[in-house]
Amino acid sequence: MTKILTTDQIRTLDAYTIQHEPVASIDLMERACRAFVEWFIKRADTSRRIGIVCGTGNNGGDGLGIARMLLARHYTVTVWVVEGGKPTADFEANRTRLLGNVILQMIADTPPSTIFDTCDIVIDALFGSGLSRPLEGIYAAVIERINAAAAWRVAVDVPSGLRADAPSQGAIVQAQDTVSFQVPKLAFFFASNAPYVGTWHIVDIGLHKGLLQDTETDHYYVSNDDVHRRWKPRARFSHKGTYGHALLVAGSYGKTGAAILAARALLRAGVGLLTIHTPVRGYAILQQAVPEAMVSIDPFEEYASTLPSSDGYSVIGVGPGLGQADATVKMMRKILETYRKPMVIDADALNILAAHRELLLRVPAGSILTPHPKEFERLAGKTANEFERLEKQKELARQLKSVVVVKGAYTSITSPGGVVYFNTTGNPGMATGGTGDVLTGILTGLLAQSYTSLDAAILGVYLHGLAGDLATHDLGEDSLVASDLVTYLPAAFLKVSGGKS
Ligand SMILES: NC(=O)C1=CN([C@@H]2O[C@H](COP(=O)(O)OP(=O)(O)OC[C@H]3O[C@@H](n4cnc5c(N)ncnc54)[C@H](OP(=O)(O)O)[C@@H]3O)[C@@H](O)[C@H]2O)[C@@H](O)CC1
Ligand SMILES: Nc1ncnc2c1ncn2[C@@H]1O[C@H](COP(=O)(O)OP(=O)(O)O)[C@@H](O)[C@H]1O
Ligand SMILES: [K+]
Repeated sequence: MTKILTTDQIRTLDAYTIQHEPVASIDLMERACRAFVEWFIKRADTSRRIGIVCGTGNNGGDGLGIARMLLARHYTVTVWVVEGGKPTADFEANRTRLLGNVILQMIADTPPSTIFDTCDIVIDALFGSGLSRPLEGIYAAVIERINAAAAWRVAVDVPSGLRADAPSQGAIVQAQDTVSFQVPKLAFFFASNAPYVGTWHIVDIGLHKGLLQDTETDHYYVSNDDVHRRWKPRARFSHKGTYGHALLVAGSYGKTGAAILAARALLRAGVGLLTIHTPVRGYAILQQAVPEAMVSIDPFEEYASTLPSSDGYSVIGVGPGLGQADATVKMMRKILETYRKPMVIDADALNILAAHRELLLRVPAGSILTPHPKEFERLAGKTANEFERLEKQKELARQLKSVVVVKGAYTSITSPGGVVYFNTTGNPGMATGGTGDVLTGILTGLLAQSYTSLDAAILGVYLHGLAGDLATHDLGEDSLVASDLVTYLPAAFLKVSGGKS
């Protein structure tokens, strides 16, 4: 698992590295600059005219060091320094090292609108993790110019003005790329910050490995290695009983497609046996569309009302295309009163819980809830920003002793212990109807196979996004449909298992 650390934790790591490696502070800054430059020169050749905008803190010190290294590699570089703050020692040291190489352009007043017209690339080294209040005045004026520039905007460590672990206000640089040191910052994972962060990249600056390992955090992001470790190969003498019997309660008149998508994904996720409970109208369609599944037929024509018995199923997946008819609410109540094994709860099943809050507390421990942000808001209430939403998500997971998955570009998975795992696979091609139903199927399928609910969520969400990425590679984002995720799920399993699936 890769850690996401707070600014304070990074500062501690920084100081510890300086003391225990030991390494001089200016040499650590030199490493950070070199890591940035190595990233940068792979993406920009020496014909590009570069502007570097520096503050007078250590982020500005990085900017000066980067300028020296790029000049040594024969790039054309203009360096601006915004006057105001008290320069740090390492900023001063890098200013001295730069003497004779380039004349620093000082900015003391609102710059002309043409200031960056001669730049193909603007490197933002105004403020980094030391930001202590919203940017205003001269800083806001410079940022306005940076954001208006036609140049490629690259931020050093964090876009200036963005707070790494709290909501931001004031002027903020809109970077297209952010090259961040050592670990990603929490703010990078929130949709509202995407216009500032652009695409983020992590470069290793060699902070103390031992302390990095020992530093505790509630926030991680998931890599291929993490899911590979969680994936379980099938045993030689296993049989269908080994892989569980899932009950999928999904579909209503006009929404049988949701049940089909979830059922197909469930089967491709490796479940042993699948029964789909569906109203009469769905019966013939499901038998044809998903021949591998058994169908339990509700007495009602158009929506589900009565579950015969939930005994004998290892897991229930409920919600896709379910509707919220009164009879369906009654059925949900019955399920929650009698069934004590983990469930996967999605879509209308979540909306029913939100509208009948007494049911929420009956969710069996170890379940997985998969709201999108709107469904989450219905469940947990409005929040002012995504930091607050994340706290509510942790609270809900703790309260229900279940895993809460809030879906989006970086889907967040919260354990009952309050640990958050951000998923990194997936793409905007998946922003289309039915992809959530596929996720419900995958998670139900994994839970049936006795993965823990946390492992099922981490592995399932990753596989779902990876199937989307593999599909997009062949089909493009625009044309991706939810069924493609099912088609590419086998390839995603092969990739995660290292070809062993
Ligand atoms: N381990 C690592 O990751 C390494 C990190 N390194 C680099 O160091 C960067 C952090 O540097 P930093 O701590 O000097 O902070 P930085 O952001 O440059 O500026 C702070 C100055 O700005 C001021 N100030 C703040 N807000 C303000 C406002 N709104 N308006 C006006 N002023 C404001 C603040 O003043 P104060 O709050 O004290 O009043 C202070 O003077 C980090 O992002 C990375 O680039 C590498 O070099 C080495 C290894
Ligand atoms: N921009 C994106 N990047 C990555 N994944 C995305 C993006 N947009 C949507 N997704 C994924 O697609 C799925 C959409 O689910 P949901 O909103 O429930 O759709 P539906 O209800 O139509 O099935 C989620 O798993 C979400 O993480
Ligand atoms: K910056």
